[in-house]
Amino acid sequence: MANSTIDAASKPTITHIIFDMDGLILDTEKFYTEVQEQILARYNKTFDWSLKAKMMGKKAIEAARVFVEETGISDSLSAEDFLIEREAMLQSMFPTSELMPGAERLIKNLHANQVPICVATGSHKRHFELKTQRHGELFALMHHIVLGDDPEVKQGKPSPDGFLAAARRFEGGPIDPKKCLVFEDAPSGVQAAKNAGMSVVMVPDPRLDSSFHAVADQVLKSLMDFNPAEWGLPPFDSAAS
Ligand SMILES: O=P(O)(O)OC[C@H](O)CO
Ligand SMILES: [Mg+2]
Repeated sequence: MANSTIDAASKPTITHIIFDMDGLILDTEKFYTEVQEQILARYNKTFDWSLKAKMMGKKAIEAARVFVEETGISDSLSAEDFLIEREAMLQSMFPTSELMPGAERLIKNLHANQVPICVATGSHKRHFELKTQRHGELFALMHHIVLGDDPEVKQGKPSPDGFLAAARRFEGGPIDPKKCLVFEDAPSGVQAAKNAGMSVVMVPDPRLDSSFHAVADQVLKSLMDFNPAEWGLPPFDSAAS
């Protein structure tokens, strides 16, 4: 059940943390939204958050298929051509990516307290590099990074592939999924974490329908609201700063 606070006694012991990237560490979902709004406007259609919810977190080609099919434009624009067009617009936006509130504080605190952390994103390598250009120091704190085009990620979220690959690659892995806590913003990502047998804190965009909150173990408005003690994790302290 999704709660803003959590009963510490009812939770598994968490030893490892897996972060989603887009919309969770980085404020990049807005770029996809903006570009998709522009493309749909050409067809006199509106991009809304029910469609956004179906696309976010997925691998690029999987999200592209959803986009052209759900909007009924697949006869005019193929998923492949949509991606080519979207790509040209996103290229210049990604290097300006900014951190989501609370992401840096949480990542630095976990790292400073020797809690193993990693990233599992639907983003492929080229996009990952553009998005993280200004944030190399923070991402260097990750033990490893699983990308959407990783050979072990056969299917994108909600498949558990990315999160299970992430659990395998920690020191001493594979780590028991029950000991892993995932941070996610997207419905597909939250479902992927549950499909992997992991606990998940959801930090959704406020425009996302609240019916998507139910699958998560905890729902927060911002990473700033995360209380590590509720998950048996080290409190925010001087070690991080
Ligand atoms: O949210 P992520 O990091 O899995 O990325 C997924 C896509 O690249 C954007 O929705
Ligand atoms: Mg995301």
